[in-house]
Amino acid sequence: MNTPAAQDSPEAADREAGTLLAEAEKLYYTRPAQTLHLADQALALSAALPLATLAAARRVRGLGLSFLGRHAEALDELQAARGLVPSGELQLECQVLRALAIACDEAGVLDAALEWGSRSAEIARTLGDPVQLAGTLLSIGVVLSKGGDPEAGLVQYREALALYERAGDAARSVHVLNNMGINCKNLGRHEEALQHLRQAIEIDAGQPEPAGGCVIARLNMVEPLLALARRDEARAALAEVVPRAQAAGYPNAECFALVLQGELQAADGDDAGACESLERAVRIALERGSRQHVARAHKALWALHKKAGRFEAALAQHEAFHQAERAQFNEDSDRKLRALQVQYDVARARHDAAMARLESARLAEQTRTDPLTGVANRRQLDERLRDEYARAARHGHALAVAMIDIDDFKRINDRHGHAAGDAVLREVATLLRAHCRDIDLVARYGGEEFCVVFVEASANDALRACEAMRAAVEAHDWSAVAPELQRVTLSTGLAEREEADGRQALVAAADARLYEAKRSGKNRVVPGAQPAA
Ligand SMILES: Nc1nc2c(ncn2[C@@H]2O[C@H](COP(=O)(O)OP(=O)(O)OP(=O)(O)O)[C@@H](O)[C@H]2O)c(=O)[nH]1
Repeated sequence: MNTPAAQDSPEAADREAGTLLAEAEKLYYTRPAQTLHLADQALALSAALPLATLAAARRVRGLGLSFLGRHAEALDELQAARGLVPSGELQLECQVLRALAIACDEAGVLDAALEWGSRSAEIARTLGDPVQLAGTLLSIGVVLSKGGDPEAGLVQYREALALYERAGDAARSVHVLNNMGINCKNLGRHEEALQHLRQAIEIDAGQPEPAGGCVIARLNMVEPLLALARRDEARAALAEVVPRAQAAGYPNAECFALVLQGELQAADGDDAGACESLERAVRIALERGSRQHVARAHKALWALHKKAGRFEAALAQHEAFHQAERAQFNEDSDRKLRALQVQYDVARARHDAAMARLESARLAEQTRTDPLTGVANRRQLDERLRDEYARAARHGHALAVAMIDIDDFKRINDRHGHAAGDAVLREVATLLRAHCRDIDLVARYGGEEFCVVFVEASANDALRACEAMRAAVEAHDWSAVAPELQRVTLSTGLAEREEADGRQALVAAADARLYEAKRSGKNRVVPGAQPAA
């Protein structure tokens, strides 16, 4: 719906679209449906939005679709955005490529995510835009880590961190440091992991409004601390994490913290406390739909019950552990299947689009060619002649037109049959084409009449070509068309641009000379007024 501002002027619509898109961009991660709605609103503001704004709107729309889980649509939308980016708008191109990387990552198509991410990073480097580059490197790092290469992920994170630090972006620095800590933990480099996570906590604490970053950092410190046998510190970190995760509303973090707490209590010999923590973890996981750590909780509970001789409870936990593992496995395979489905959908959409393009090219061709002979039809002739005439008049170029008619064609039809007549038309069209240049146009004018437009050709050149056509048709062996058909001849009238006022007059002049050629005995070319010798 057009707002009053948008109706005022295209500039006002563009400005308003910019405001809506800036708002939409902030929400794609948390409220993708709202992002989609705002992008649609921006697109509806005016039919005359600049290309760059259209590209930006479709980019944001694609991100919204991606986080709504509509992966194939998202990738299509982002490809469309890419096609709309005006050349030279590198900043926008960089953003669209990064959005493609993010959407591919969401869809689980990690290799494509890496490809788009690298291309986006390349442009960001050319632009010398540190924040844009850092964002792209962070996305690449996440993809590499997810793809099972935490070491390569770390390389990207390090560069992103340096850029964010230089730009003074504390919130994003905390985010990168957390990711670095997790990667080091997964690589077994516990000291290094603790160093990154501590730094994240420090930066976060220095913020006017500390975010949840420290919860994640503290939580991720526990395992490295345990691995380094620093139990007291692990215990202290956990004691802080559980209430903070609860307060921040991070069920995954709370659940994981309780699992770690349970394991720690079990190792300390506090079996009752351990059971309590682990059961709480399972409850939260079930209540809040956060299943990530539930199998680990059941496993620890199973061991505790078995140790205490509560075999029935141990059996139940054992069963629950396997169920949770199966669910996780199914979820993973579902995700992989979905990624394959997305890849298939995207490939099919591309194939369909290519087929549609081919079909429309075929239809366009069909409306421009004569189906019997394959040469141009009247419509194409009219268009080409209009363009060539205007061009020749503008530049003072020569242009000639020949009207060509098959002599006594009615008799050919009558004696040899309509099919033979058709074959003669096809053969004549082929011979005409063979005796002119690619830039000239041979068209079927109607019935047994053809028209040839000789582009940038003098009257003499055109006359030579028409003579060659006439001679070729006369000398042609027609026995393959009809055994009794001995001879086919052409009558031709020729006119050049300079003697006619307008393209219709040019065709009329050639037609008048064709009539003259017929009257004066056929099988001849009647040239323009006075061709040079
Ligand atoms: N086989 C076939 N015949 C066609 C086609 N289009 C037109 N004709 C025939 O072409 C013939 C043209 O005959 P006329 O106009 O009398 O001309 P003509 O016999 O060539 O005589 P001149 O022009 O004086 O040499 C007619 O019999 C039409 O039916 C076509 O697509 N296929």
